[in-house]
Amino acid sequence: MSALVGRPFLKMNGLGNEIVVLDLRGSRIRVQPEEARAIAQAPGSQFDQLMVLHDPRTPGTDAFMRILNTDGSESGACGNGTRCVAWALTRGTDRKDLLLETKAGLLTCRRESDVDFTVDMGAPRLRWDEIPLAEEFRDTTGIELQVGPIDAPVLHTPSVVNMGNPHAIFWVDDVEAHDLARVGSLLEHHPIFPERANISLAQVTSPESLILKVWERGVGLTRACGSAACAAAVAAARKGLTGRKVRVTLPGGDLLIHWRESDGHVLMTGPTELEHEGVFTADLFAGAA
Ligand SMILES: N[C@@H](CCC[C@H](N)C(=O)O)C(=O)O
Repeated sequence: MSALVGRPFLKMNGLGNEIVVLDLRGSRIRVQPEEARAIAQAPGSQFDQLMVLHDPRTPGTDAFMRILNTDGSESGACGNGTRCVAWALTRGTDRKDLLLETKAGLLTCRRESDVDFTVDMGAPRLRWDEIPLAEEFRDTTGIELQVGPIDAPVLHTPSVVNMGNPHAIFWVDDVEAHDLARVGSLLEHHPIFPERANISLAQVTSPESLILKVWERGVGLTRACGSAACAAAVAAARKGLTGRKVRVTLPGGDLLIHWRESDGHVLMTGPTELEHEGVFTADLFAGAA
């Protein structure tokens, strides 16, 4: 029987990005990919990301977070999920600040209101081998990659950014004019991305605003992706399309992103919502394989 049976969880969302928070601190349980897939499919616990909390690895941090996608794969970053975790860990306390850790590094979180949090997502990594890409590109503000006929590509020359996870951002005039669901998987699995990639379409609407649609690695189309919003804001500023403070509008709502000049860190501010609390039951894992 799965060690997760009887464990409580929180079903939350960050701007419509479906998040389940599972606190395993104080135990030695490690969620297996097939368990994550079973949880993702069960009514009441569907998620885009499962945020699993473990005991801190670094002194002074509040928890170590493992981030699992619906296909059971693991990521180093999830902006919307990190805000949800910050909500869960500060609930019922007067704490404002938290320090969390993922396999990609440390994240500081600050409570702005009952439901709004700012996460310091750290500094973006911009070199081709940090994304990572399968071959060298000196200029990661636009790499050679296209969808459609060679002489009239529909999508082309994406910017690439690593925000603790790999992102490719295609610049378009109108995000609604493209069917991201049709090309998302193809681009996510393109051989140029040895660790796959999160794929975004970005439309610049002013020097302070972007519209974004995201196909998430290991998930598919989602209503929001915090790390993609950070990656797109960084890429837009690098290309001179916007300043360093932008409002990013996703299907689920808006995130405020600030690529801070002083230390190069990216700050993301947005809401969280608790949908319900639940407990994992044995039948949920019956077919897990
Ligand atoms: N929804 C997340 C990003 C999730 C991780 C991604 N699917 C990956 O595999 O890198 C966010 O809000 O950042």
